[in-house]
Amino acid sequence: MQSYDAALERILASAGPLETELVPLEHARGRAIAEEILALCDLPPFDNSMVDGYAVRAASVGGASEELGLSLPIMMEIPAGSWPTRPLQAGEAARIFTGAPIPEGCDAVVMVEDTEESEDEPGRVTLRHPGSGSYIRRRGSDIAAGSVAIPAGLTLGAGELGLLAALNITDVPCVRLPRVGILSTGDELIPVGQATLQPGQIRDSNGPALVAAIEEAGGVVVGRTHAKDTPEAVAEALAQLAGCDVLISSGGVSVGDHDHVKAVLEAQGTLDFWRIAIKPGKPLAFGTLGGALFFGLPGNPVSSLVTFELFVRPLLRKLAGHTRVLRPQVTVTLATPLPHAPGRREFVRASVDSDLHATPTGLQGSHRTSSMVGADVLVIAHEDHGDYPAGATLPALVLR
Ligand SMILES: Nc1nc2c(c(=O)[nH]1)N[C@H]1C(S)=C(S)[C@@H](COP(=O)(O)OP(=O)(O)OC[C@H]3O[C@@H](n4cnc5c(N)ncnc54)[C@H](O)[C@@H]3O)O[C@H]1N2
Ligand code: MOO
Repeated sequence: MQSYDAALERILASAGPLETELVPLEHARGRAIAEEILALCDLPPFDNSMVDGYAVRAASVGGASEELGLSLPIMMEIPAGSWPTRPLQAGEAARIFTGAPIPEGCDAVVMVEDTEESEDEPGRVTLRHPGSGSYIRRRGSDIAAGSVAIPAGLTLGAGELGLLAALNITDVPCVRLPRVGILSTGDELIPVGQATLQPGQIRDSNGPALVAAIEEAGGVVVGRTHAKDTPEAVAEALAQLAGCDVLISSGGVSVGDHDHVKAVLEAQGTLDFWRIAIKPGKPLAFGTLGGALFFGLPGNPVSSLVTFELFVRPLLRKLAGHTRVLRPQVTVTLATPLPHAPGRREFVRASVDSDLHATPTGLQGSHRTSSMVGADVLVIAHEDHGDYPAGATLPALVLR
């Protein structure tokens, strides 16, 4: 049986990022950038004003004070989007607006709040506080041409997309998204919305839950199917999913007479390992099948989703090129006692408040789909530890 750490390490070592493709900027949110992006131009592209006010030469207004004021002629107006028609001479002012280019010869901008225009002196401005700063944003002070704008592997969010847009990068080199196939195994399973259940039957809830989990992780579900509990049916269904980067089955991976996933994997692909010392999700099988990485997730609904979180999601993130593949880990304080039997590392579904007080989402049986509802974190109870009292501090993986 693998430890959690060893299993995760082996899974993550099994593959690297997929190929690069160009993605239109408007579709690149959430994608991982495939290569370092260098700025091809300075940002901002020209010296410009930080405020609405008056462009001056600092030396011309150096002697002005609150009491005296200094009156200068307004020689031009420079709105954003225009270009100054001429240089600014000593003893002149130009009306300027935030983002507008600084005229040649200007080395300071005085905020409009520190100036006064009088009807008695049309075309002139009195500057009262010229020493309060130059208010000039220099060309390249955001990012200089040739420097790294975005490092490879970063996940593109609004901020990164804004910078790419500022650099006029319309097609973004991103890592291709992993193509994923899902197989639900079990004679008892009926797809949601179809047929009335006969005695002994249940709905296939793992299928839709895994679709959502894969999409949230950044994978693309390209096929989903179901197989009865025979080796032939399992093999045939997996063959239908050929061409995927990752195959995920649920159920049929334990030791029952009707569990065939592991045997099919051993016969037709490779089984890297089976079983991890965790709860829920012990009987997970990992290997390869027909060029795809293969996860045989346990059938119990909680076990399949928790093992997806712990092992499949990080691999999908790695395939998709993200540098950060693991969920952030925080320390939570138990709001209630947590029963835990030593032996396996347990991942306890819990909600948290804003102070990170964690309350388990009820009984933790791996059949209890309801225990996934409202789960913000997976609290990690250590394999060498027994029950935890309320107030104990434990590590937890942040799910949302
Ligand atoms: N003798 C032993 N029995 C079991 C062991 C064991 O070590 N020795 N391990 C238990 C643990 S832990 C788990 S987890 C399960 C995993 O079993 P399988 O992966 O073989 O899953 P199934 O037996 O096919 O199903 C388990 C359970 O989950 C339900 N199920 C399956 N697929 C779905 C689905 N798509 N949607 C909703 N529910 C599903 C299925 O009906 C079963 O109730 O094995 C234990 N047994
Ligand atoms: O390890 Mo199982 O996943 O407890 O139900």
